[in-house]
Parts: sequence; structure tokens; C-alpha cells
Amino acid sequence: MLKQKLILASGSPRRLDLLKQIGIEPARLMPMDVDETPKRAEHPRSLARRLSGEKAAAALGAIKGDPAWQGSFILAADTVVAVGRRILGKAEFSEDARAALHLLSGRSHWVYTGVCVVTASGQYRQKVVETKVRFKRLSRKEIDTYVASNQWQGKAGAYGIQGIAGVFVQKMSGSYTNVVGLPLFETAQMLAGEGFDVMTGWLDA
Ligand SMILES: Cc1cn([C@H]2C[C@H](O)[C@@H](COP(=O)(O)OP(=O)(O)OP(=O)(O)O)O2)c(=O)[nH]c1=O
Repeated sequence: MLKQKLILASGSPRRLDLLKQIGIEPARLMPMDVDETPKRAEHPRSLARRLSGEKAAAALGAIKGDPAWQGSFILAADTVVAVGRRILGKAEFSEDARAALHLLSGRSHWVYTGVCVVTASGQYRQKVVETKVRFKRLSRKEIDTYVASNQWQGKAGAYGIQGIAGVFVQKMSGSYTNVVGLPLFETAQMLAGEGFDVMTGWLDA
């Protein structure tokens, strides 16, 4: 048995918190700056898969040749919010956030999180998890208050279910942690499938 090193290829504080919640303390955090622009007619699910893979590949490239990190696991994820096939990226300005919230109001949308694990032997494992979320109809006042809270900043779809926007959610089908940025059940399954004991951080070698 070896103590396993996990590199989290992410700068998302949510992803780190979720991992810590299940007892995984990454040995290293490597936020990877990849271009998140969707390709023409790219499905949101494909985008989440592609970007999580690109983040993991970028981290693998960055540690290549560094013996200290050889044989580490790499974990990356990407969360995409979409109304139908329309992708709602991270809002840059409050006006973008307002427009996104208008679109989400009184409707269902999908949240896709792509998870990519690179195993100690350099194999890629990928999965996309989907959650359907229905927002209640939002009043102008609710949208104004939410936009003023700035909780939309840096979040796909311009909201964070773990904050005030939790009260907008009338119904949800699927994984909650998937919406926050890392589906814990599926991530633990992927790691366990590669011999990474999620409960102890030890690797069956
Ligand atoms: C929908 C939703 C998204 N989010 C967050 C999770 C992610 O941090 C972010 C989606 O953007 P991502 O591009 O997936 O991640 P990131 O840029 O924050 O971090 P990194 O690429 O370094 O891993 O939105 C919430 O925190 N709550 C929510 O309800």
C-alpha cells in the first residue's frame, strides 16, 4: 500500500471544499488556465467533457519531467450550465448575470460536470454527470438583490446553489454536489475504480 498523491487541477474553492468533505486532501493545487470558449454547435455535455480533459492534460504536461510528481493522480472538472443547448458561461458583468437569471427564471436547466481522472500510470478516465434544476419564477426584486450580492461571480450560469440562490431551486433531479462543481459519488467511484481508497487516501498497489 502506498500513500497516494492527488493533484487537483483546479482553482475552484468549491471543488477543494468538496474533496476535503470526503477526507481527500490534495497534495497539490494546480489551477489550469484553458480557453473555455465552446466550439461551434458544441453540446454542453461535450464541452464539459472536453474542458475537464484539457485541464487534466495541461496539469499532466506541467508535471512531466518532475520526478517528485511522477505517479500522482490528477483530478480535473468542468461545470457547464445550459438551457437546452444554450450554454450560460460565467457572467463577467452584472448585466450578463441579470440576463442569465432572467433566462433561468421559471424554467428547468441542466448542469453538466465533466470529471477527468488521470491515473498513476497515465490513463485517462472521464465521466460527465448531469443534474436537472428547476428555478422558481424570479421577481425583478429577487434578481436585483441576487445580482447585488455578487454571489454569481466566477460561477457557471451566474448562480451558486450553495448560497442564496439555493432558495430559487424549486426542484432538482440528480446530484447536488455536481451542481456545486464536483459530483462526489461519481468522483469517489472513479477513484475507487483505480484503487484509490477515498476514505483513507491509500492506493492499492
Ligand atoms: C452552477 C454552479 C456553479 N458553481 C461553480 C463551480 C465552478 O467553480 C464554477 C464553474 O466553472 P469551471 O470552469 O467549471 O471551474 P472554475 O473556473 O471555477 O475552476 P477550475 O477551472 O480551476 O477548476 O462554477 C458553483 O459554485 N455553484 C453552482 O451552483
